[in-house]
Amino acid sequence: MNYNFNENRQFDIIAIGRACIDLNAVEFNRPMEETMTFSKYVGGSPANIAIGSSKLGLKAGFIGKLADDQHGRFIEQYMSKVGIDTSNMVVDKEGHKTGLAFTEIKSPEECSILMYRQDVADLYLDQSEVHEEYIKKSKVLLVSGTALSKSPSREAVLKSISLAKKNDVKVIFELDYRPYSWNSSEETAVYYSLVAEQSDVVIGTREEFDALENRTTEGKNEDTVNYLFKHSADLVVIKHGVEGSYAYAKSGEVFRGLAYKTKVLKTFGAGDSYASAFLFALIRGKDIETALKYGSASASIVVSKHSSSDAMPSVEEIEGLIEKNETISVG
Ligand SMILES: Nc1ncnc2c1ncn2[C@@H]1O[C@H](COP(=O)(O)OP(=O)(O)O)[C@@H](O)[C@H]1O
Ligand SMILES: O=C(O)C[C@@H](O)[C@H](O)C(=O)COP(=O)(O)O
Repeated sequence: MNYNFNENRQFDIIAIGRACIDLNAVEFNRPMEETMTFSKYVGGSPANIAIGSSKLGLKAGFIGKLADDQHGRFIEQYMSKVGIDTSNMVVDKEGHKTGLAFTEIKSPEECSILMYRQDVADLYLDQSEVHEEYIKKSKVLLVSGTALSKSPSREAVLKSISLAKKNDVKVIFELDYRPYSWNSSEETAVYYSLVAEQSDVVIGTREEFDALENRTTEGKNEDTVNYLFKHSADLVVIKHGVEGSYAYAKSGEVFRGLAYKTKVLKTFGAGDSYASAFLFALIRGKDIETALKYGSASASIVVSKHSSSDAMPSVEEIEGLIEKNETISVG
């Protein structure tokens, strides 16, 4: 089954939200207390997705706010270098700083992220900095959940969604739930359900959908999709880590994507690489089942490498892995 987009657009995908810095432990397999060196990469879920899509050959743009400093300029230069249109990335003039994510790789299974996100520039994106003329040039608007956690970024994202809907741009909501960004789980559920109900495609892990539904116990995928299909969504992707992922179409079809065997270095970066390759395949006209394979293969490559953004694979690497067909059967 294929998914249709408005073909007549300059951009395949425009992402909105944070573009930040990842500082990944160079000495891995040890706690961060003992880590002395970190490598710098561009990070932030929507930036990673835009980078992954652009490296695969999609025409990507980005709407966001950068700090007026060395980090902000590094991010803009890197994104531009990988082919992303940065014309709608505005520079903060009020002294807000770039968000930082220090990553700890204690073991391939035990990874964590220590985020510095107090008063970060990306959450100061203002609704006046979101332009209809730009959004209407794209097939897809990719919205990241964390950008809804604080005003004025929240209103900027809500405006981008209504402009997308007005101009027949598909709204794709990547839940990207980071609990510490929010005041409470109740607040998260309010904004997540508001946006999920307006989105065409919703992508997240089972735990992230539980946050959307404000559940403390694990929900059932069938209940989640039944609820979303009462609104705008016609495709819902629910990820289950190494057990793979499911795509539910409103027509009633269900597709499963299995994870591919790999030598895991760290677990983060899986979700963003998955989203970028899944969307690449879908936009390039592959069927949903094949798009799940692209997402899973891309994730399996990125978890074997050191970064989330710079490690985003090429089409050839992804297709090579799919060809080998070494899937993981758990669950
Ligand atoms: N250890 C792993 N080995 C291979 N692939 C993995 C592994 N963990 C996750 N993946 C792939 O990445 C996808 C997304 O991972 P998941 O952990 O569910 O999302 P997130 O990174 O957003 O939390 C999975 O559906 C799977 O295909
Ligand atoms: O999203 C962030 O701000 C941090 C990311 O850049 C980081 O690389 C990461 O955590 C990605 O993890 P994922 O959500 O599992 O793809």
